[in-house]
Amino acid sequence: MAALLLCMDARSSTRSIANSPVEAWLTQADNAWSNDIPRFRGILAQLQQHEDQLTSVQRWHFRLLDAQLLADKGDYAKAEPILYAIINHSGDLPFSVRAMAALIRDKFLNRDYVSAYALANTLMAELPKVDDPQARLEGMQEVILLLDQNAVGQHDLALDYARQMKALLPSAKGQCYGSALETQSMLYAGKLTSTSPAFQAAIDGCLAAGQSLQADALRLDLAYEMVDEGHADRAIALLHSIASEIQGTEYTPYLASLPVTLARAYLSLGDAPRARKFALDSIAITGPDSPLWTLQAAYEVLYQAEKKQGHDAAALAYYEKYAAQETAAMDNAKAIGLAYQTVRQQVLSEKMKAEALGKENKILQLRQDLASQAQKSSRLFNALLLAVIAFFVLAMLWLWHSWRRFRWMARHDGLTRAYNREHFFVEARRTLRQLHKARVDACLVVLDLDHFKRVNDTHGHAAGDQVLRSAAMIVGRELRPNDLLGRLGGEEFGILIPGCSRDQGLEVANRIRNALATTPVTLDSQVTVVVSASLGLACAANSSYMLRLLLIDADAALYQAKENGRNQVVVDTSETKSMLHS
Ligand SMILES: Nc1nc2c(ncn2[C@@H]2O[C@H](COP(=O)(O)OP(=O)(O)OP(=O)(O)O)[C@@H](O)[C@H]2O)c(=O)[nH]1
Repeated sequence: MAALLLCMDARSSTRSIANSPVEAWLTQADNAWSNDIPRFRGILAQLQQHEDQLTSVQRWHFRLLDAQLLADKGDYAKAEPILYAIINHSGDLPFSVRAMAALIRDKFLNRDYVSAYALANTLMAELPKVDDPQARLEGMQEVILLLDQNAVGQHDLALDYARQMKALLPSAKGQCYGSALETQSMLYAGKLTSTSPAFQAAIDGCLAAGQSLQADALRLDLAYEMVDEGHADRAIALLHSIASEIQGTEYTPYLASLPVTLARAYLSLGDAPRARKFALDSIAITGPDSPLWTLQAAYEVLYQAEKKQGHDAAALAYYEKYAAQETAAMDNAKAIGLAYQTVRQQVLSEKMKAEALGKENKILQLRQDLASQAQKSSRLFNALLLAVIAFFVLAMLWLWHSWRRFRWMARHDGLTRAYNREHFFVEARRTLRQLHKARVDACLVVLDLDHFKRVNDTHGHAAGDQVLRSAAMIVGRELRPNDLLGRLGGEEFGILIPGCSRDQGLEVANRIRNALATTPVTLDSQVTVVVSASLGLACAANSSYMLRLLLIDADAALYQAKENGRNQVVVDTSETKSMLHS
C-alpha cells in the first residue's frame, strides 16, 4: 500500500492527458458498469480493439473494467489476479480502491467472508485519502453492503455511512446511490414501510439521475416489502410495470428476483398455479445451485403452492429443498457474523497492540529524554565546574603574579632595578648575621658616581636616568649571584660582598671602578658619556658585622676617595675613620 501511495503523483500527471475518444469510452464504461450492463460490454469490446492506443494509466483503467466484467460473469478465477495486480502495481489509489471494492464483492459472493471483511477494513482506511468520486462511490457502497448484513447487524452504522456518502458525493449519481443504500439500511433495520415517502423519493432520484439499475433494485425491494405487508396486488402491478426493463438489464439477481417476488405475491392472493409457474421461472434463471436468496424463496413458494393444491409428495420434495436452503442460509449467516466478529477482534487486537507499542515507545522516549536531559545537565554542570575551576586558577595565577610584581616593586628601585635602600638594608643585615655566625668575612662597598650633577646639567635629567641605569647594569655584571646591590639614594649604591676578605674586596671594587670608567654610555641623543665613580670599602672582620657601623666606615672611605680626586677606591683605615669623625 505504501508503494501505491508513493506512485500517486506520477499517475495524476498522466491522467490529465486524454480527452481522446478512448478516455471518453472509459468514462462511459464507468457509468454503464453499474447501470447498463449490455452497453458496458459493448464499450469494453470497443476498447479492446483499441488496446494498443492506451496510455499506461488508461491500460490500468481498462484492466479494472475488464476484471469487473469477468467478476460479473462469475469468472472469479480470472478476475482476482487482475484486481490484485491493480492494487499492488498500478500506483493509482482510486483504481486500487475500486479494485479492492470488486475483490470484496467477489470474496463475499464466494463466501470467503473473512477475506471480504478484512479487505473492507483496509478499504475503509484508504477511503479518506481518495477524492475520485467513482472510487469513493464503489468503495463506500461495498463497505455499507457488508455492514448491512443481517448477521452483522450494523444497520445504524451502515445508515450513517450511507448519509456520509450522500454528503460526500453531491452529484445526482452519488445522491442516488447514497439514497438507495440509506433506504436499504432503514428497511433492514425495520425503520421503513412500503408506503414511506423516502422509498419513492429514492426511486425517483435514481430515475432522474438515469441510474435505472439502482431504481430497479429499489423497486424490487419495494415490491417484496408490499407482499410482506399484505399489498400483493400493488406488488404485482409494480412488478409487471418494470418487467421489461428488468429483462433488459441481463443482471441475474434482478432477473431471478422479479419472478420469485411475483410468485410470493400470487401465493398470498391464493393463486397457486401462477405462484408455482413464477417460482419455477426464477429457479430456471439461477439454476438449482445458486447462492442467491431467490432460490430459497422459490422453493418455499413451490412447497406452499403444491401443498395448497393437495400435491403432498411434490410439496414434501420442495419442502426438503426449502429446508436445505434455509439451513444453508442460516449457516451462511452464521459464517458472515463469525467473519465480521473475527476481523473485528483482529482489528481491535492490532489496535491494542499498536496502542501498547505506542505507550511502550512513549515510555522509552520519555526515558531517553530523561537520560539525555540528565546527560545534558551533567555536561552543563561539568562545564560550569570546569569554568569555575579555570576562573579560580586564573584568578590565583593573576593574584600570585600581582603579588610577585608588587613584592618586587616594594623591594627594588624602579629605575636601576637594584634593591631599594630599605630592602638592601634588610638583606644586608640578615646576610651579615649569618656570616657572623659562620665567622666568614664580608665587605661593604659604597659607590658614588663622580660629578653626576654635570651629566644632568649638560644632557638633561632623562639622560641622567639613563646613565644611572647603565651604571647599575655595569656594576651588576661585575658581581656574583650572592652579592647584594642596592641603590642607597641619588647616584649612590651599596654593595655587600659576602665571603670576601679585604684584599678580595679591594680587587672587586677596583674591577667595578675600572668597568665604569672604561665603559662609555651612549645616550638617546647618540652622545657618549663616561662616568667614573668613587668607592669606599669597609670589611666586617676589620670593622663590624653591624651594618650601621660598617656603613659609617665605608662612607668614611668614600669621603676620602672623593677628597683624593675621585675615580678611585679607598679602603677604610683608622685614618679615614678619624678623618670622618674629626
Ligand atoms: N637624573 C637623576 N639625577 C639624580 C637622581 N638622584 C639624584 N640626582 C642628581 O645627582 C646629583 C648629585 O649631585 P651632587 O650631590 O652635587 O654630587 P656630584 O655632582 O656627583 O659630585 P660629587 O659626588 O661630589 O662627585 C644632583 O644633581 C641630583 O639632582 C636621579 O634619580 N636621577
